[in-house]
Amino acid sequence: MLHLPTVISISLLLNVLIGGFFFTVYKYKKQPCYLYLGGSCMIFVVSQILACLRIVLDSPFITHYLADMCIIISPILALIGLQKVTNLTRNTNRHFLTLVIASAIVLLPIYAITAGQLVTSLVIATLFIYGAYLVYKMKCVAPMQQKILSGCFISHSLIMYIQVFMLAAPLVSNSATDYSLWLQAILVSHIILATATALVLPFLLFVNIEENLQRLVNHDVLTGLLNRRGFFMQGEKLLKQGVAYQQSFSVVMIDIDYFKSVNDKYGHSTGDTAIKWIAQHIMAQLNDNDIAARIGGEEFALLLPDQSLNQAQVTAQKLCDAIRGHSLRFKGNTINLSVSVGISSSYDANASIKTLLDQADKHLYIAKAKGRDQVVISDQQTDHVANGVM
Ligand SMILES: Nc1nc2c(ncn2[C@@H]2O[C@H](COP(=O)(O)OP(=O)(O)OP(=O)(O)O)[C@@H](O)[C@H]2O)c(=O)[nH]1
Repeated sequence: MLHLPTVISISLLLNVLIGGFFFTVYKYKKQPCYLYLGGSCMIFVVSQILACLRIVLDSPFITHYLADMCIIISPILALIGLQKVTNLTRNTNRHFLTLVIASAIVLLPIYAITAGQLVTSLVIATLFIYGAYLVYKMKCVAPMQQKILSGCFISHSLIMYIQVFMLAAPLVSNSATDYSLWLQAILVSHIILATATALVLPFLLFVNIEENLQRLVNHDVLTGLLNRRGFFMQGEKLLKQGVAYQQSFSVVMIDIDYFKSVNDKYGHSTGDTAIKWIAQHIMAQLNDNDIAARIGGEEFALLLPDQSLNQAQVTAQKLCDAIRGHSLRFKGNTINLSVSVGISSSYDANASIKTLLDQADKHLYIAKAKGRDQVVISDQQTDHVANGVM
């Protein structure tokens, strides 16, 4: 059996450090989730200290009632923090407050007897199940840590339900089984699991924040497609893989025709909607491995791995036809749009995204000059032989 005072001391120290860390992050980021998570750690520390005072203080109101209330409030604060992180908009704060008040009232007459501990265990076991659900709902890039955290919540909940059973057994039957050793083991597990949860949580949060930042840096906010930077990053990666498998590659550049007049006639917000509408049409034409980006105001680029120039031309033509064949209906207006497309293709190991994009842009320029709403795949048929790009 682990030495209880040592377990408690380590747990107190770790929770103070993690709580302090969350408070410091809150000071700089001003996001309430950190305040709740830090508060949860600190309240857990207070609950442990109050419970430990039982050895020296004969005041069950402080050492049992207040300790139990802190044990209930600590996971509630963690869950509110988690809800804010997972952006679950459901307003459960009122339910949590009701739970705290109900627990405070129910515990008042029974805190000094076993029933008080039983009620406390029952409440936090149920809260941990909700915690496991929140972690499961989290969109997370660290699946192993996510599983560990759910595991902590689920095992914590199970242990608390076992405790409920052991505490209830002597009350409802005449069984004389002595569970005191088991209950001590449960107490140790409770402290270890609460501390493990507090340790894994910051890691999970910061990996997610890092991922979200990466997403913001590489994606266009309006359409959700990659931005120019993201296109170059993912494009170069795909290009290298394709070269290894001797695939051909096509790069497609798309520009909305006469877009300035859409803005001028219908306003900028309608223009934004038109850009999103075009992005949806583009997405509808893509295969799993293709990538699409908004690389300029009304300019898009696609990278079609394993598509020859002619295959890419068919894809692009379908896109042109789809856009021409539908109308955007927005704020009572019916807007007809079209796009011009330039394509380049490569089978050359030395080709880069930039070379392909420049070539596609040249073809796009020709498509515009030839009257728009069309696909152009080459300028002079001879220019591809020299550099492997056409
Ligand atoms: N609504 C909106 N407009 C944008 C955005 N980015 C760029 N634009 C507008 O897109 C228009 C691009 O116009 P131009 O480059 O002159 O080209 P165009 O009118 O589309 O004509 P062609 O390309 O020659 O067919 C400009 O009026 C920009 O203000 C955006 O994010 N939202």
